[in-house]
Amino acid sequence: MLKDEVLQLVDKGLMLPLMEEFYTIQGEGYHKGTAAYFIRVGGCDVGCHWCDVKESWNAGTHPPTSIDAIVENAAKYSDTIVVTGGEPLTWDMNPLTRALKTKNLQTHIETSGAYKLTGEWDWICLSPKKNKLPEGIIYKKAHELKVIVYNKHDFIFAEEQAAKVNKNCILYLQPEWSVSDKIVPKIVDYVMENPKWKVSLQTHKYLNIP
Ligand SMILES: C[S@@+](CC[C@H](N)C(=O)[O-])C[C@H]1O[C@@H](n2cnc3c(N)ncnc32)[C@H](O)[C@@H]1O
Ligand SMILES: Nc1nc2[nH]cc(C(=O)O)c2c(=O)[nH]1
Ligand code: SF4
Ligand SMILES: [Mg+2]
Repeated sequence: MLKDEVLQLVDKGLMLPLMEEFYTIQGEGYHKGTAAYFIRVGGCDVGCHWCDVKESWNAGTHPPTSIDAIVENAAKYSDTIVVTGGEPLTWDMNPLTRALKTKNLQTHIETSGAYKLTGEWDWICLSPKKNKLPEGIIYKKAHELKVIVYNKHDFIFAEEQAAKVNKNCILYLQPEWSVSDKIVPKIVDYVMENPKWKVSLQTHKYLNIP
């Protein structure tokens, strides 16, 4: 296919820069412990300094892949599909989720909410970032809010974000991995004092799975 043609298809969300896909156990948040197929889409310019998948940022390093091929493959592994990245909302997620829904698959997204919400989602995990705050409707639609705690100020940020989500949204504090030893005791104290919050750990990293 010609380069321009590919770019147009990516622009329409009919092709996506696919970094990796894998069948694993959802490690984080409400669905932790549940088997799911992960689709990791490249491209993110939010720039979290502690991001654990910086290799995903440059969309140009990941092959544009047709969503039909992605969906055909995903359906073989699981009925729960987690779309992550990179920042999946960099792209139009409507075609991908429509195709997943045609196969009766459950669609979950991991997103910072930094860009316009597209796609049809059964579960939205919103993990807002200070450097590019979510806008608009996603606060009303999120099923879980997962704030990464790197330092003490992140508790204040977490409360600001919790004030914006819908009343059914489940609230999680997740330690930033590299400072876990130091920050976990602070999160534990905070959750005991503010029990509307729950702890989320990156359990896949303890299980040594993707
Ligand atoms: C890599 S991001 C991709 C999806 C989207 N860009 C986002 O940030 O929500 C997937 C999840 O991992 C979290 N995460 C990334 N780096 C982390 C780290 N070093 N420690 C803990 N959680 C991290 C993000 O906040 C997000 O909830
Ligand atoms: N097992 C597993 N669970 C996850 N939950 C969210 C992840 C992500 O990177 O979006 C992730 C991941 O990379 N692996
Ligand atoms: S928004 Fe997500 S993918 Fe992008 S830098 Fe932050 S954690 Fe990494
Ligand atoms: Mg991850």
